[in-house]
Amino acid sequence: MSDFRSVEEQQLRILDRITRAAVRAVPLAEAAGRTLAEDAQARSAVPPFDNSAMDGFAVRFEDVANASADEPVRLRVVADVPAGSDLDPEMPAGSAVRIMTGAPVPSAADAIVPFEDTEGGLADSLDTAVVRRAPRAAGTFVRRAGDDVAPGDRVLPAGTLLGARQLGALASAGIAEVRVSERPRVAIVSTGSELVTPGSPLSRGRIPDSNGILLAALAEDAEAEVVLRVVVDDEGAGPAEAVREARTHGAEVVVFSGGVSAGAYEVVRQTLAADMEFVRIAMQPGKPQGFGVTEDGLLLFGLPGNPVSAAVSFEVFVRPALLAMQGRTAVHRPLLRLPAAVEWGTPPGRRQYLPAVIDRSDPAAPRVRPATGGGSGSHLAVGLGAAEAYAIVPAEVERVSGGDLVDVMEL
Ligand SMILES: Nc1nc2c(c(=O)[nH]1)N[C@H]1C(S)=C(S)[C@@H](COP(=O)(O)OP(=O)(O)OC[C@H]3O[C@@H](n4cnc5c(N)ncnc54)[C@H](O)[C@@H]3O)O[C@H]1N2
Ligand code: MOO
Repeated sequence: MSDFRSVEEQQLRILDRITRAAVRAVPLAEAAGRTLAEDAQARSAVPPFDNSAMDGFAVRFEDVANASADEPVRLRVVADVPAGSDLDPEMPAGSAVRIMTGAPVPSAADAIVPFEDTEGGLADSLDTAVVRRAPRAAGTFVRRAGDDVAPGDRVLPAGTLLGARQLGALASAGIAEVRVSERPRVAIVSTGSELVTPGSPLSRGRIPDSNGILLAALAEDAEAEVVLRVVVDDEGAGPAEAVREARTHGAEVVVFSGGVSAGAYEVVRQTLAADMEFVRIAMQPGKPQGFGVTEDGLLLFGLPGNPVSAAVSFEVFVRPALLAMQGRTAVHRPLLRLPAAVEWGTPPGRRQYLPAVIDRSDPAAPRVRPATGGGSGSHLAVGLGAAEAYAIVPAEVERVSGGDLVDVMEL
């Protein structure tokens, strides 16, 4: 197996050649799915001011420290502070301020008594408050300014993928605009004289171009922008023409599928040898791989044509490159380690990436099993649709037995 290159070595060679995408400022509303290019610092504290966690009364703790159902404490209500108010009323001894959740706590108050702990509750709240239960301590139900972050604190580090929770965090810290990496522009090129548009009638020898759809969707999942999707046949200068067309669409990456192995019509291998290296990787599926960079910096990936091979190869080589271009901190998916639910065979001498499902029937003991009865056949394009993970089995393992612990990459 000495002429097989390891997955890790190929990944390193690829990551070594990527360049970082340009950075630009976008409003938060356009930042979903983008990668933060610089640390984001809070512009305002969260919360920005001391505020009430409950609807009720702001009080001076010492006034009500001994309140109980048997000996309730009567307070005079001197003001009403709804959320959004900028009032900061004076509070003489024995007074209370009616206050709503999120409203600023008067400077003179140091605890909140919820309506539920008073006799009259909300119904009788603008005149007197009769406190029947003392707050536990000074500070009860007061949410302090800066509890979450202070101005200037780092909200999120560079390299973070901005999803809903991250965008909410940025907005709450007073940030309106973030500097993010541009999406890498990708061209998807299917090669094969057998390919027809999905849904077209299939004459003998013809199959639908499923890789075009698959790889474009995977690229979009990796937050890339697909600028071109074409099919070229197995003879002639189609791949080189596709590279030229990709350039005119501003592509930075071209992903080919098919035409990279050992046959008579390996059109990618035969026509792009000057710009790409073709190697065999110790993995299954995904053994034949092509990769290179043109003189003008276009990244060219030559993935094998079998649909499962193309999907796995994208996951292992293309996705990390697209994420690295965006400056993403985590370019490899995290792995779980789960027991196998059944036994299955693995190819000798190559690391297996098996389309798999996670059996969660016992939530305390999830297990991994093959997604299809056909195991890791690289042509099982429909079985791939059932997969939610790849089970990754080391090259030296020849058979996985039920109960063996297996690395699992959730997709
Ligand atoms: N003599 C050898 N033959 C093969 C070897 C080898 O080492 N020696 N490797 C095998 C392995 S492993 C793989 S994987 C494939 C890779 O082949 P290619 O990348 O050259 O791809 P093609 O031959 O063009 O196609 C393979 C297979 O995939 C289907 N295909 C291609 N494009 C699409 C598409 N866009 N959508 C759906 N399906 C597609 C194609 O029809 C073939 O069935 O080579 C083995 N052979
Ligand atoms: O490596 Mo091929 O990708 O086995 O099917």
